[in-house]
Amino acid sequence: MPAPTYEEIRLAPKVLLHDHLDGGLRPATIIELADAVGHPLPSTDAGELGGWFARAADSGSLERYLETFTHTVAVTQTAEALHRVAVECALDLAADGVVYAEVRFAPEQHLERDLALPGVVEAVLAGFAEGSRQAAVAGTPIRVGTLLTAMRHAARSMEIAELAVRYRDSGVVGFDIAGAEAGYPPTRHLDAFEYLQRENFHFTIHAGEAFGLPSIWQAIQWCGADRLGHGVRIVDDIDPVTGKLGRLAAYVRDKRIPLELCPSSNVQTGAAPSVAEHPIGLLRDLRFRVTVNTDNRLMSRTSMTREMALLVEAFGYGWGELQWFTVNAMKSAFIPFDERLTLINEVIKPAYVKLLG
Ligand SMILES: O=c1[nH]cnc2c1ncn2[C@@H]1O[C@H](CO)[C@@H](O)[C@H]1O
Ligand SMILES: [Zn+2]
Repeated sequence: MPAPTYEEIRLAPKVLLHDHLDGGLRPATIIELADAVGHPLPSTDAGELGGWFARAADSGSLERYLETFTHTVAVTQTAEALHRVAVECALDLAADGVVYAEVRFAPEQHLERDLALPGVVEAVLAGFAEGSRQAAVAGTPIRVGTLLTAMRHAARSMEIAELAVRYRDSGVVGFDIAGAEAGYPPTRHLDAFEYLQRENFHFTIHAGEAFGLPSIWQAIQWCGADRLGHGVRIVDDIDPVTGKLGRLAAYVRDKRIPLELCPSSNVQTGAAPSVAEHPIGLLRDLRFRVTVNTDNRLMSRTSMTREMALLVEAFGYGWGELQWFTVNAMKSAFIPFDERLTLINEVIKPAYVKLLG
């Protein structure tokens, strides 16, 4: 069977669990929003600005990669701006063939002007709802769930966890912590995770990206994470020659803990040398619960289609593997089980049956 083409992959239903709202702005929108608030940018040409983000993020270090967010955060400090970027996010994902997405952002980073936390969340939720409505009209239906992120170097995680629970019936489906990993272990936020567990709520933790096994171990065994944001460094617990799993890797695989892998992002931050050498190949062969994600579409100049196309090129994957990634992601979503099943049985499987011929 011929390899899936870029356009065929774009049309196939895809599921995205790890995408940052403030890492996916359209360059043209950043320019307009920056102009309105007088924020200086490295370029006011959309093409050049897109190139600048990709080059600046291509730094080999997570800390420097994260510096590029200064601009996207600076221009999203009003309800109007947040609403607009959320609408555009839903539309861009839908046009890329994403049928279900969980998009995350950190409300505490949008309080520089006159917004308070509830206003930030409400603007984004309304934007996703409006974007999803427009996408359905355009014939590309998408469902978007929101994850609220707390910044791991800050001290607002409990407040953000409470905020997430408060909006759980309005579109917030989970919680996350993000930001520089080295020096900021997940256990700093243990009270927030324990609170969320008592509330029967879902959360993922960025772990095993810029820091290794201790971070993953804490995220799972101390904090009780449902999924791992990246988690790519779990390979440090796998013998490269024999493929034998250490105790932590075995636990992650046995418990079917989803890995939110983000190939292009990992290459930019130095977590993987190249897409072809990305541990996703090994982790898939060993049948970990692998999912494919974009992380930051702006900084990586990428999309779900492009991430999958890169994997097709690097590992020779066909529709069977792409379906497996997609179903893995849908099974691992934070929406209720019956709703996940409906998307798998009514949207994903029928499309892949045709693609698999
Ligand atoms: O790959 C990543 N690792 C850790 N933190 C990240 C990554 N991508 C984005 N952010 C951080 O998450 C915040 C909320 O969306 C962003 O502002 C950025 O600082
Ligand atoms: Zn991330």
